[in-house]
Amino acid sequence: MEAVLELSQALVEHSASHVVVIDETGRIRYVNAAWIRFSRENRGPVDDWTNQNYFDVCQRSIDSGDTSAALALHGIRAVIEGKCDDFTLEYPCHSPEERRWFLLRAMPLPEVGQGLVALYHDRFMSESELRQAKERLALAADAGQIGIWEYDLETHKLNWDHWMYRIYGLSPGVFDGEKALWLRSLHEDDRSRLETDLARTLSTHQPLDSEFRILRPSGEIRHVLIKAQVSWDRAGFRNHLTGICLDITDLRQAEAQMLEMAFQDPLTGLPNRVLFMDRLRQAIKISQRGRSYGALFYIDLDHFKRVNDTGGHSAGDELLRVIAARLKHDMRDEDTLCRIGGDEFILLTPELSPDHATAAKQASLLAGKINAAVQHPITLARSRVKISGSVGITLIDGGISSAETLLVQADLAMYKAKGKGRNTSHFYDAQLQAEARRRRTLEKGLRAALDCGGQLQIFYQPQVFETMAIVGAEALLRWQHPRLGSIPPQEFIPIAEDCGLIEELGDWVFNQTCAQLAKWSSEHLPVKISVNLSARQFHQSGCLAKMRKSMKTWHVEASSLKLELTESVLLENTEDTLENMKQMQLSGLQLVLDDFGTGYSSLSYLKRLPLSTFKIDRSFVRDILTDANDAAIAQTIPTLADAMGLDVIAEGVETKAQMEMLREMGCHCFQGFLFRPALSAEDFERVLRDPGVLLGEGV
Ligand SMILES: Nc1nc2c(ncn2[C@@H]2O[C@@H]3COP(=O)(O)O[C@H]4[C@@H](O)[C@H](n5cnc6c(=O)[nH]c(N)nc65)O[C@@H]4COP(=O)(O)O[C@H]3[C@H]2O)c(=O)[nH]1
Repeated sequence: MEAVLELSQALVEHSASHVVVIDETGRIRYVNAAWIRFSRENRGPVDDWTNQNYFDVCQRSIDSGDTSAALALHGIRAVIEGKCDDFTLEYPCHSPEERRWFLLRAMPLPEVGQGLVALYHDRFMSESELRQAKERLALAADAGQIGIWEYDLETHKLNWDHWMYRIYGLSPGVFDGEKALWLRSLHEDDRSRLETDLARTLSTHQPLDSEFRILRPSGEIRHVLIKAQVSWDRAGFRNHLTGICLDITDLRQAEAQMLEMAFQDPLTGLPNRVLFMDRLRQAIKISQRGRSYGALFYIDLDHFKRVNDTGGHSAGDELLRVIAARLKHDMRDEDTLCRIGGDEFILLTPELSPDHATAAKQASLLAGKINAAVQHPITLARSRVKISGSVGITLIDGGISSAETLLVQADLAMYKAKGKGRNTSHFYDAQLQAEARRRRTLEKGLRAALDCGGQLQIFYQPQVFETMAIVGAEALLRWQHPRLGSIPPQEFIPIAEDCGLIEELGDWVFNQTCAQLAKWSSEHLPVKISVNLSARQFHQSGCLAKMRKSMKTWHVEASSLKLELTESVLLENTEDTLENMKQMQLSGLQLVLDDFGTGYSSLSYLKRLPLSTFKIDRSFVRDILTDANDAAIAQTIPTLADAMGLDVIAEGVETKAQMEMLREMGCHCFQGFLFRPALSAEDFERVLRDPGVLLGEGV
């Protein structure tokens, strides 16, 4: 108890309030430190306050004309006489420098002593301080364009400052503070929400924080934010709702713009991947509820790179915009189209038939429409182009709940469509997943094969003249996978191209071939070897430099090597390609156009290429005896080669009859199973050492 008393004494002593305790005669019994400090500053030093009488102090002030002192004296006496429980008074106590206000509270202290009364004097803000604070507030509100308002809970009238009028686009003459008029200026969709917010604040006295739209008299819509709280009078009755109002239209517009940008492809204006995936997830939910099937289409433009290469990126962009517009034109409102990557689009049609077969038919029809829309010629600023698309389709049946998985399925199906020869569509099936798994295994295996050696080997397929003399061989890569066995190059070369391993693989083949040539040369077995060069390898920077390095390392003459290029290599970056080929030719390497007749190179372009040989593709040779078209094409190649001063060789020759026919057409060099398949280096070496075996067997 004593400790508590000591604590309360200490608190009073060090309080910022000026405290005086008097008895019923007005004699001062106690003053705290704040009172002594204050009276010293204002009344000069008084040695012993406890010998003073507070009533006398008041009387002296009354005598000098201080009316508040009279009120104070009256009130304090009333408390001492028990006429009231306590007494408060606001009174001025002005110094020459400033005007100050104090609050006097007189309270009896029966628990301390009979007739004792405590007088607390607390300072208010000075008027100049008050004015300054008001000015500061007004300045800050002005700078922040903050409207300040007050709603009188008794009269239901609003009191606005000038910023409120500006925000609402009204003038004081038009708006007189009527609540009904104010409510009418709110956007009708937001009105009831705001009224609910207001009612909640008035019933709970929680601060109001509400955002809504207003309609200016000009018809302009603005977004505003209001914050307010209930204020109370001295008697404890709430009297006002006082708050601020901010025009946040610019902020909301910027946010909307950012949101749009975040969900939109800037080139085509289509939704981007983020938005698309969201819609796809919704479509999955719909099909999970068993309502209907949906379909996802993955559309990849075929050879789009050529448009960029020949017409520049602006032509590519223009084409993408046209394709986007065309695809969009054929869509229903509930469909979503998105550009997911450079030349890749995805289309979602969420509500097809609830019957699987019908939904598949609908999706197939739609894919046909997509192919047709893409295929239609496009007029660009400087050219007219024709492009096609490969479309992968997967049905959304609710069984798969991951949007990402569905996207992978459609992507796999799209790759299949490309493999089928492009400009077509393909449905996803489980087999594709197995193929994709195998692809991944092979990709991993190929990396390992390149790293550890032993699995890759080069075979050589003899190339013969009509006299059966061996004129060379084609180097063909073989891969013995440790678990999966022999993997055909048609399977692993495209994988190597896709995963970026082809360059390393090609460099390895070229270097190994040089090593083999060096060995045969040292054993006096001269031969010319053709090495296949994939498009990616051909276009990689430093390709020729690496080949030169290998030739130098193994002391191999460039004249003992030929490079086989496919027409597809030549169609990309035509000017760079030409320059590349010229450099290769200058190095002494001969260039062979492989698979001739399968591409679309124009004759005028072919004429410019530094080629040494045309190779007739085995697809023409296969049916040369039965298909008049193939025979006609095959026939033109030796004629063309002759006119251009080039050599010609036919590949895939399997029968004597084919060879005879080719010979009649003017082709005198052959490669094919009729002579030998691709042989291991040792077997080919045996053939080289004893060419008679070719004559002896088969031919
Ligand atoms: N049906 C039939 N086929 C015959 C006949 N004669 C030869 N062939 C096959 O035809 C392909 C000729 O090679 P290609 O057109 O350059 O086609 C090659 C080539 O494009 C690619 N390839 C093979 N090795 C390499 C390489 O080291 N680098 C690159 N970039 N591609 C390679 O893989 C393709 C396939 O190679 P292979 O499976 O070895 O298949 C070889 C060969 O075995 C025949 O009489 N009948």
